[in-house]
Amino acid sequence: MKLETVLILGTGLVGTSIGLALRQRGVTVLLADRDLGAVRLAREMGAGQEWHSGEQVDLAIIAVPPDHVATELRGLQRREAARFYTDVSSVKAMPIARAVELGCDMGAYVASHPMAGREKAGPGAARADLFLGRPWALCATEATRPEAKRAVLELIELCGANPVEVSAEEHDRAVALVSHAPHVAASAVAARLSDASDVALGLAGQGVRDVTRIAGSDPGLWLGILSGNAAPVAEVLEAVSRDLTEAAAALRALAEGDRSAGPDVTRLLKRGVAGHGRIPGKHGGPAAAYGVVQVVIGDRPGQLARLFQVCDEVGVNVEDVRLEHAPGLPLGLAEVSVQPDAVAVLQEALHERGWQVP
Ligand SMILES: NC(=O)c1ccc[n+]([C@@H]2O[C@H](COP(=O)([O-])OP(=O)(O)OC[C@H]3O[C@@H](n4cnc5c(N)ncnc54)[C@H](O)[C@@H]3O)[C@@H](O)[C@H]2O)c1
Ligand SMILES: O=C(O)C(=O)C[C@]1(C(=O)O)C=C[C@@H](O)C=C1
Repeated sequence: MKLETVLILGTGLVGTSIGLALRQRGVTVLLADRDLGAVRLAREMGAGQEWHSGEQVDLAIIAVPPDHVATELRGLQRREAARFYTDVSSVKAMPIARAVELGCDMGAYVASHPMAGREKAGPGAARADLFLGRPWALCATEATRPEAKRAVLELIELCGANPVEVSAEEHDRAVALVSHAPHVAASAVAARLSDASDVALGLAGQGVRDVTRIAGSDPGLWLGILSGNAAPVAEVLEAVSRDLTEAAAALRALAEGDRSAGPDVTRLLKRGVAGHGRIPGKHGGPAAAYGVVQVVIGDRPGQLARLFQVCDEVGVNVEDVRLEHAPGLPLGLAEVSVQPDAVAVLQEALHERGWQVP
């Protein structure tokens, strides 16, 4: 089948990103959310048009927190909103089991999960290229009709992602290891910073930013994700905490002059190198469809506005901007994401105008 119309229920980060990606491929996208402001913003960003109950689509994509997936699926199916249905929630066995309990049509529904996201919520954080080159899990069951699976495979292809067919249970065990437990570990590290001194924060470099980025995510959404996959996540965290306890004991022994504890620490670090080396593909960051221009900016009012003015003068669209600057220091670094062919144009324009472009 050819996907011509989709409904996205839940126009937050993921729903709106899907809408933007599908609009670029010419699909008609209808949008709904219980928060009308979220629908308006998604529409203004170009992710689609408001859905009016009664309009039927080829595929409905449920992009709401995991706890709400099954009830929303039942609601949409009762209204015959679509021929086929999927969801994108970060856990899979729980929504599938609830959907069965609620008597949903399981032949028309295939649970799925794009392995791409951001630490920011809401439509304003959406990006059309979020899913490019990323894995997208697809959890068909015995009840799934082949046409439903084909429709979801087409969605994944249109978003530029790579389908990974897996059972819901295996998916949940896998993401406990590669997503959910790492999230809690990041939160635990970041939580230590909540009462850190200004001196410590002033010395924060890229290492702590890399390790804690995802700790900035919405706690409400993540409580839903973690509780929906609690046992597998607890198992991974117990293993991580055994490693941490052993590392702390070894370091305590080293601090007390017992040099024989060094190899215990080395063993953990080497296992870390081995584990990190097994992660396939790109490490970290969203799919890089954009180029990044780095520019040094003074910590003075108006600097960013001046930087954007240069972009405007040379007709370069700013896709994203990230600021790195330590409190109290007079300089910072702005990372401006632009289309790849605009990188050289912007670098040259900035250079000519006396900006420091490393
Ligand atoms: N954030 C990520 O990195 C990420 C990545 C992949 C998958 N997911 C999954 O995608 C889903 C959406 O996450 P998000 O990051 O887009 O969250 P978000 O908070 O940005 O958006 C969620 C949206 O759902 C709406 N909503 C909540 N309950 C609703 C309901 N019952 N009916 C209609 N709308 C409802 C909210 O108003 C909000 O606009 C979640 O299931 C999450 O597990 C998230
Ligand atoms: O990169 C991020 O910010 C994410 O939150 C992405 C991430 C992940 O752990 O990879 C988080 C949860 C989602 O279910 C899928 C992807």
